[in-house]
Amino acid sequence: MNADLSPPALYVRTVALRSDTDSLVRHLPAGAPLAWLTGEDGLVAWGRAARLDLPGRPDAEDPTDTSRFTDAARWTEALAAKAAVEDEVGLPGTGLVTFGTFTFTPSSDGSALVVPRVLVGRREGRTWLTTVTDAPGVHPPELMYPTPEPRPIGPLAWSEGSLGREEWKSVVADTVDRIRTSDMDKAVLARDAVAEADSAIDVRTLLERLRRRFPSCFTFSVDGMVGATPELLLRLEGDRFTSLVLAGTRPRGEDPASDGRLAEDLMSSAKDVEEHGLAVDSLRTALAPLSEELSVPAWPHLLQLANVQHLATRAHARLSPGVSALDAVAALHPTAAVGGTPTAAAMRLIAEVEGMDRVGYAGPVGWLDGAGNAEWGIALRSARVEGARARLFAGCGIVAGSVPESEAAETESKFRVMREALTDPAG
Ligand SMILES: C=C(O[C@H]1C=CC=C(C(=O)O)[C@@H]1O)C(=O)O
Repeated sequence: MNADLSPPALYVRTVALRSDTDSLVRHLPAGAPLAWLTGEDGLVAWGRAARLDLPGRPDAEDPTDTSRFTDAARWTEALAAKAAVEDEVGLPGTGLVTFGTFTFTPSSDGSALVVPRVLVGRREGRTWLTTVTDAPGVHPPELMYPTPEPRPIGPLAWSEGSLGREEWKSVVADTVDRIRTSDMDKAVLARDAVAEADSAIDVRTLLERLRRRFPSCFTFSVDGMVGATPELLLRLEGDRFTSLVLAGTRPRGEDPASDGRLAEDLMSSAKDVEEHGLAVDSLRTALAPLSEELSVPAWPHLLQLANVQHLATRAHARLSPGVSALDAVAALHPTAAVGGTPTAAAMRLIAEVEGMDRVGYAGPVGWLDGAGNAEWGIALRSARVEGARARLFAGCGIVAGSVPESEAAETESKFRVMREALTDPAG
């Protein structure tokens, strides 16, 4: 059934705040925070002025169906058309801001858009406050919510996810065989793991740990999806489009020499360069009809994070007139960094063999504003947090040359992002 696509009329006001260097997370009350953070900058928000839930379509025949994105685009356009906005700052992320999380497949429930009541943003030394109300000239009560210290997570009980390690490795081995004997080139297979705490997990604690440990990543929290992704599906500022494509991974070394050897091995690995190339090709093919001046470097560069290193390609373009951020999200998702090549065949294989619902994992997560600026990441290095439970996800690109044991080890390096964020420091 189609969601109700008629949004409310909102009054939005953005004012400049005196800048400080405190973590933005300090502004968040407990509860269900919204966040998009890179280092010291970003957006934190709370309360709900409007919300759109986009139910899954279990009968969707086409695994690349984009109706959840087109429904979301119609809703955000109607929302912006109805909103009365006073914005004295005028930067990307000021005025009317909507956060969103989209499921990996069209059949899953869990895609949602949320317009917060209160937002605090910071960009390059400028800080602002946005409030959203149903009537002019009033403050939302959420502005005065208390902001107690983030709570530790406490002891955790860990359990395996839908498939055990050995079962998952045999699924990888079967997939390698299928790739070798079919015209499929790549499929990205993921696993899950579950952590149970004694009491509700304070998402602010996770956000603060993630943003400190991964300052170059996008630390996010939207409607239960929490993580720190290095992969930028798109940034749109005016008509300027940027994307950071990642695929091809090694762990970080124990010391500089072994780290350097792992980096060299990655940069010269035919298997990883092929896996990366397929992800870049999927972006290029999807973006070409929507853009002008598309520029994609011929060779990937190395991106080093605290837990892993990746092959990375930064693409730039100018989006054609009339193409919105959500149009681009719809066209780009799923790239071959999270789906595979050819896309539809890989999506069918994933649904058949993974044995789990990815929900928002590997789906687009991010925000857009009323002026058309946006940042959307791919929800990797993430978990779905519900009360005291966190379900962690990690995946890897499987190609003809993949070795199941190495792929299982790679998922463990990727799980570390959320495992460490959930683990309180000793003592
Ligand atoms: C699917 C994931 O990573 C993707 C992004 C970067 C590198 C990847 C890889 O080397 O397999 C994956 O394509 C994940 O982190 O769960």
